[in-house]
Amino acid sequence: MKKTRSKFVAQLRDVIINVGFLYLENTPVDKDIISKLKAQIPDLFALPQEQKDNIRMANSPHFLGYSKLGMELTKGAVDYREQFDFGTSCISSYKPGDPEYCNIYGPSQYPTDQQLPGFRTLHETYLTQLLTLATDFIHLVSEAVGLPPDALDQFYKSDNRMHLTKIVKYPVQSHSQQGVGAHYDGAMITFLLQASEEHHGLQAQNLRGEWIDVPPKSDTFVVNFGRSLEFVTQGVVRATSHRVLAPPLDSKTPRYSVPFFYSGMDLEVKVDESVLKMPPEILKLRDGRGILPSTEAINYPEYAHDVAGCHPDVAERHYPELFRELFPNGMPLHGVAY
Ligand SMILES: O=C(O)CCC(=O)C(=O)O
Ligand SMILES: [Fe+2]
Repeated sequence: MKKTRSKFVAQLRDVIINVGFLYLENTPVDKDIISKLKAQIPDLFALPQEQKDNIRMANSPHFLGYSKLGMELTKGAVDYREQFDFGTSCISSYKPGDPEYCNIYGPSQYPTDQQLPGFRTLHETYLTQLLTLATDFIHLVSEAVGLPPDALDQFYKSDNRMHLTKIVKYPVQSHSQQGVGAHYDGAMITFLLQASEEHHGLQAQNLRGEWIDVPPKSDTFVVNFGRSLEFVTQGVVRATSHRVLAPPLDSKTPRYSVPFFYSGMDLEVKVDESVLKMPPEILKLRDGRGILPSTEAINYPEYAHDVAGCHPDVAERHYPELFRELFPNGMPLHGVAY
């Protein structure tokens, strides 16, 4: 067991230093839960529009809920995807007078059990298992970059935190090739379930800047590294630039995916002030790569600005000052009246 672990950690170090993303297989996540979730996703999107609108993201100061097609921007261009954002189970600790960022964690909006029997319980079970996977995996990442296994736990201490997940549908459409544009995830790490086996479309940039197809492989997660991890490890771990191409016009089905973002850091953590002391031999490996080519992903603004900029309708309703700062000319066209 010890030998397997150290072999795995060595492989992980090689991936971090030389590649930039990976597939993870043989995880303890229950395969039966994954199959049931995959089977129910089309029913989630097939709910009557009115039921989806009842839980729309604009209701939620926590940026959780349903977004219809074309409501989200990456790099200023519209992403052609429909999605539900859910958090791990959480209550809001925000009180009037607290800084606005304290309102970012809170309860999710789910369809009722009459509307979609069993879905909420199934999805929450899935999230609990993903959280365990992510927590264990982040310890291995720490070891891989020469830190004690618990080095990153200092960012995840408080009881009331929320990790984010999405369930996404990329419909077949002819407007644009952009499913979601090139971007980094802001969190530490992302575990992506590609929920329709037949669909290619996910691509990631390796550390040489080449776009690599990342097709679905059964019983695996794609692991992307996030911008926060890049900051705190002094760039030893490079955030993974990735994008999704919309399903081609001759596809018979949409593409579905379920990213789980290990995003729930303590609210008072300031990532750019939380740089970790990295071992010299690891910094040497980082520097040995030379200057990495820049990626096509958008630059990383402060996290709250990031989500508010992606979801102007939520910002306008719940964060009016931030909205005026981000959109001085008012609501961008795609985000109107929803
Ligand atoms: O749908 C996918 O495969 C990737 C989604 C993604 O990158 C994101 O939502 O951040
Ligand atoms: Fe992403």
